[in-house]
Amino acid sequence: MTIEWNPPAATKEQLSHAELTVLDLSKYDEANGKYELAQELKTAVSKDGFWSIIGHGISPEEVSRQFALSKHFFDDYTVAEKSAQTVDFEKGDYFGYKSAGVKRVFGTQVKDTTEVFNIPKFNGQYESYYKQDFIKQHRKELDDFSKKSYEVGKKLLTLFAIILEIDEEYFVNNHLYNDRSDDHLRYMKYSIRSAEDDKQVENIYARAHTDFGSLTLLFEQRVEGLQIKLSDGSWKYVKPVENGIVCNIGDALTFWSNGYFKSTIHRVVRPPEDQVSQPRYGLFYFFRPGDKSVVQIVDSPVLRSQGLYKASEPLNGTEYVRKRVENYHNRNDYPKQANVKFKVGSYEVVDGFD
Ligand SMILES: O=C(O)CCC(=O)C(=O)O
Ligand SMILES: [Fe+2]
Repeated sequence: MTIEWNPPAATKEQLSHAELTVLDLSKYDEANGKYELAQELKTAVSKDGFWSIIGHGISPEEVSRQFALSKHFFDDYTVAEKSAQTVDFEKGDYFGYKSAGVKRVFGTQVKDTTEVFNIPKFNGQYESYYKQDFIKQHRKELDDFSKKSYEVGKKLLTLFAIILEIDEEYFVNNHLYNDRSDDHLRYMKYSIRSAEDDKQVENIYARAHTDFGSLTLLFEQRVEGLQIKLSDGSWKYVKPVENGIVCNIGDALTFWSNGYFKSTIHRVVRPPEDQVSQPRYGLFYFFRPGDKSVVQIVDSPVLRSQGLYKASEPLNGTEYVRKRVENYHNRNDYPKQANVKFKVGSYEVVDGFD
């Protein structure tokens, strides 16, 4: 069987895009490089919550190969094979496969179209999760790509600490590859849905949300549809950057920084007409605080000068993440809701946005 990837062609539609910072991460190891990068990243993390990186060291071939593997997994295996390990949202467990059509959207009869495959870290602690034959067949490549993605994010975690003028390793130490956490490499597929069905759910492919964890890496997505909500309330498309990775902050980093780092609201809408008749495959790496992570407002001179520092109750990373996943997914639908709040320890989580 050939495992191939033909990258989708760019849309010709004129979309209204957000103006996001593009960081060249190849500067990181130069003298002063990481301090310059931290300076460049500062506005992006405190305002947009999204930015892009190039020069990250993962080759276009490696990324294309992962898209090929993702397509191979979703399209060449049966649902039974893919379901050898499924996500268990009731326990807040996020690893494994979720099939399409298991949830209704916005109280309509229209079903969700997303297949998701969340692959845990290859640090020797998740052997029981690698049940799919696909993982057994391609383990070495998955392991390499997971670790390379982690190394890219690790640099960003260091930059966040530099921005806050705290111990440079602070966030890295809260996200070690060898520690247990719900970090995962994710393959995703949004299948084609009819225009009539899309209309019933207001053209929403993924409802407005903030990410649960600390940091998300979204590998180059040529099928547009991802939008972020700016502070003036407008929605703007996120432009794919050639060989780039779009990055965004998740809620946990917002808690650590008491709002200084923004977990920006985003959603996915029906792609432009010249891209809508193909499935939309996605490739991501999600960082999440884990068993040894202590989520607590960090004592930073920057936060103090902004009046954002206060003593806060420590929260265990895994405990927070599990509760969040359970709250979001453990139901039969993705409801339309705005400003629904729930509490984990002393942190208030807002779930559901317009
Ligand atoms: O598919 C995308 O472009 C974004 C997906 C997303 O926001 C998520 O899975 O958290
Ligand atoms: Fe997201």
